[in-house]
Amino acid sequence: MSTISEKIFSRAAGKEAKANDFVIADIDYAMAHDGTSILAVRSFRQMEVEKVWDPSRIVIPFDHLAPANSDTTAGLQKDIRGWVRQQGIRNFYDIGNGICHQVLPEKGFAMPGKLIVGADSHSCTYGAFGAFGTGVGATDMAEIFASGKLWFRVPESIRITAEGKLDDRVCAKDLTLKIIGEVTASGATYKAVEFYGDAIENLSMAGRMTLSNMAIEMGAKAGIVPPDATTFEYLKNRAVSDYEPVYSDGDADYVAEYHIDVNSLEPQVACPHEVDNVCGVSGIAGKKLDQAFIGTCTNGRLEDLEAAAEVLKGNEVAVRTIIIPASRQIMKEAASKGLIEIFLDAGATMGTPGCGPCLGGHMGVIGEGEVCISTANRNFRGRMGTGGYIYLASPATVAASAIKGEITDPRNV
Ligand SMILES: CC(C)[C@H](C(=O)O)[C@@H](O)C(=O)O
Ligand code: SF4
Repeated sequence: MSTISEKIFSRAAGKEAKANDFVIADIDYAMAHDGTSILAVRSFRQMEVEKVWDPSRIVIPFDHLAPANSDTTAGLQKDIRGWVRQQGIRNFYDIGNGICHQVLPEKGFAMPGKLIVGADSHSCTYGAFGAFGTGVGATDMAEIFASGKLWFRVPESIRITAEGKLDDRVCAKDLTLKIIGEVTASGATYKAVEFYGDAIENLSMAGRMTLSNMAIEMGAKAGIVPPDATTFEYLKNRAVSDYEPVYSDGDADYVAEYHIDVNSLEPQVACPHEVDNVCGVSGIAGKKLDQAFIGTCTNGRLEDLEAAAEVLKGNEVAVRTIIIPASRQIMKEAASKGLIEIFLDAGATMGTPGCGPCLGGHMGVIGEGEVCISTANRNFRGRMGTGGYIYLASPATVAASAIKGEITDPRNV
């Protein structure tokens, strides 16, 4: 009797795989972005293998420092573009296409039952589609480039059930932060988390991606939502191959179980400098801000921009506010729905689809002692600039806080 992860690894390894088994698995899709492809390609070259195992299964989006922010970055990106051409990798998405974890699902690579590995820790986002999505280091990625295989210890699984109805202006991000606060930043280390309950089933694909995206912030190897009609609808005319949905057996083994009640959950905020330092917005409301940021692979999707626009419409921001759609496709949809006009009228600044200031590289780094409220997934010390303070919240909470210049409950604007 098996969990979703055990079933996916059994198929990918071509033999029965149980938790804690070591297996060598065939990778369905591999991703490296501008940040990590550089190291992966360097290691790949050292292996003296001429051609990658299957160029059609490798996806390379440029998103982290895109467009390039320096001579060095520009040179490294130029090198990768050349390598991509030489290897015949057609799934190359240059600057402005968007963030890897949005681009892969959008282009139909994230599918139920697949084993998808990215050289980026938030590759767990693909779990929203019932895939086993996980992050690896660049040298492991070089091994995948060469052989299409990688070793794993099959993770044990944790079962999280969330039930109830989210109030107005309480978002998937609030549910996610609530879960992380309960489980803690190390509570799911090397485990695969499976999400159940009506509060999860009622989430859109965007909401599920927010949730799975932050599984790594509990230490998890993967964060999987069982695929259902919502998943299949999203994948219609999009999935790049056939896929086989995978579900756990009723008596599968879980090493821990959590139950979360989301009825009357208030908007949540993760305070500096740990992602599990979570409180209700009422506990921190009034905290003065210098910057607000809406975007990232956690919350840069259309639904997030709509939630922000609903709050911002007809208002003006009181602090500098940066809004970056997670992909070109989302930016296009946001433009056609009039959201960009709402943002610009409110005094916000738009950036090129990509990671933006999320990891403190460019496009909105904060200064010493400055305070930013962000829809991202990490608030580690120094992440967005040395000596800065980051509060994590939902798009609605960030938008409301931007208007007031201080942390604000979005239900109060
Ligand atoms: C640059 C990359 C290796 C990193 C990650 O793996 O997560 C980044 O995306 C991040 O969010 O910190
Ligand atoms: S948006 Fe942030 S968290 Fe997501 S991949 Fe980019 S840097 Fe990492």
